[in-house]
Amino acid sequence: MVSPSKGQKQTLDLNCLTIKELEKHAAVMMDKQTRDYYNEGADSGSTLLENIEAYAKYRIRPRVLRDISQIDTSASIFGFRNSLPLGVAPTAMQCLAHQDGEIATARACKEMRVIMGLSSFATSTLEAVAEASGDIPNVLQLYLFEERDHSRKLIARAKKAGYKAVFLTVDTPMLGRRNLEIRNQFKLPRHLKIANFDEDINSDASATVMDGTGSSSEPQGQKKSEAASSTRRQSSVGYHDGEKRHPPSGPITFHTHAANPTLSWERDIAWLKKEAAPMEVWVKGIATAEDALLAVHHSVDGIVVSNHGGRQLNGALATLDALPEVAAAVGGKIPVHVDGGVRHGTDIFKALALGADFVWIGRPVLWGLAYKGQQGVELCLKLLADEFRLCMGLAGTIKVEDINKDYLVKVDKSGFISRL
Ligand SMILES: Cc1cc2nc3c(=O)[nH]c(=O)nc-3n(C[C@H](O)[C@H](O)[C@H](O)COP(=O)(O)O)c2cc1C
Ligand SMILES: CCCCC(=O)C(=O)O
Repeated sequence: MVSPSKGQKQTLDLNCLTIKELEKHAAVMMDKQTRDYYNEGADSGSTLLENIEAYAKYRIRPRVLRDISQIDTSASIFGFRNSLPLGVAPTAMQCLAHQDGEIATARACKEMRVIMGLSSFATSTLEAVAEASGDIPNVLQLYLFEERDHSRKLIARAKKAGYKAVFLTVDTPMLGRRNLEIRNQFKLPRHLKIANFDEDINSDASATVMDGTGSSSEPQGQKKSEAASSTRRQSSVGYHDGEKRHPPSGPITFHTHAANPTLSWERDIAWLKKEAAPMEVWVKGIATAEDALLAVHHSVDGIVVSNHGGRQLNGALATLDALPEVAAAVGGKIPVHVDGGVRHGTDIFKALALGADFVWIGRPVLWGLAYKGQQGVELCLKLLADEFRLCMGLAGTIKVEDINKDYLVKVDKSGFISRL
């Protein structure tokens, strides 16, 4: 039995000893619309699957007789000693999973000493999340809107609430095609709200239903000026069906506003750096060495190698496969993080060995939330923390900084093993 790490009060749940089991428990707790929205990837879902399977291509070379009695799993981020090199990735609309939503996640993160990313499309306000996080530094994920005023206000509020960084999501210039979401006509229930936009803008968010053709149903009582501004937008960023462009309608919803096809390195990164200072500006959704070099060139503070959990470009490289070229290109100039497919403590170890400084998890936290709210998120984090600690010890490492590629081999399809 793994002994609990210092300061972690969670005890084991004998019905749920792995993230796989957590996924199964969560599946029966969620309604179909939520389960499909959370779990699916874009198109056939092959990138989502490959994100997970990529970890199995690597095996660990354990070292022995090294006195591993004092293992330190912690990692530094924004000057904070995080209990392990892992954070909770921003995921939208957590109140779909549990009534306490992002607040429950924040409380669990505080308990487990783990940093949290908050989605632009959260169902709790960023101020309430900051308060629930206590001394844990938080990150606000940004979808930078074409109407800069909305983004400007959000950034100002994050600064005031003490957020340490903004993560600009750069893999969403258009929305990926999630077929179950379209088929289910995904709709935020009326009792929930996209919480971080002005009341008047937000008031009809719950009424938007996607019809899978890029248009959405007309919310009642919509203001004319908003309709005009979003008409321009949605004509280019809804779900796409070939060449057809559809007139948009409605207030700020993730279907209408997450995607921004106009974003560019030259104009937007400089704007954001100026606007967000003194918060750090990171880019989330880098998948190539070329873009990693551009990120360094444009003086961003950090990179998250991500394909949005396989929800955007299906057919894109698994993030673990993209990581080595990004880490090599960056060469330690700025931190390189990775997300996508992390489901076990050994996955954290492998990602670090391949050059990541830190990993983030998306769906496992949503499953924890659906299973048992705050307690379920704590359980999720505890399982990964215990597995990671055990992996470090059995591999012969006591410090996160010591994990490197010498601890891994790669196994190809024919079973051929190569050193890295
Ligand atoms: C239901 C769901 C909602 C998400 N919402 C956002 C979001 O609002 N902003 C964002 O940048 N990424 C979002 N993501 C992507 C995650 O931040 C992260 O990149 C991804 O979940 C990592 O993959 P994993 O789920 O395999 O751990 C979302 C992912 C899921 C599953
Ligand atoms: C891109 C739309 C906003 C929510 C999100 O990021 C997701 O569902 O993956």
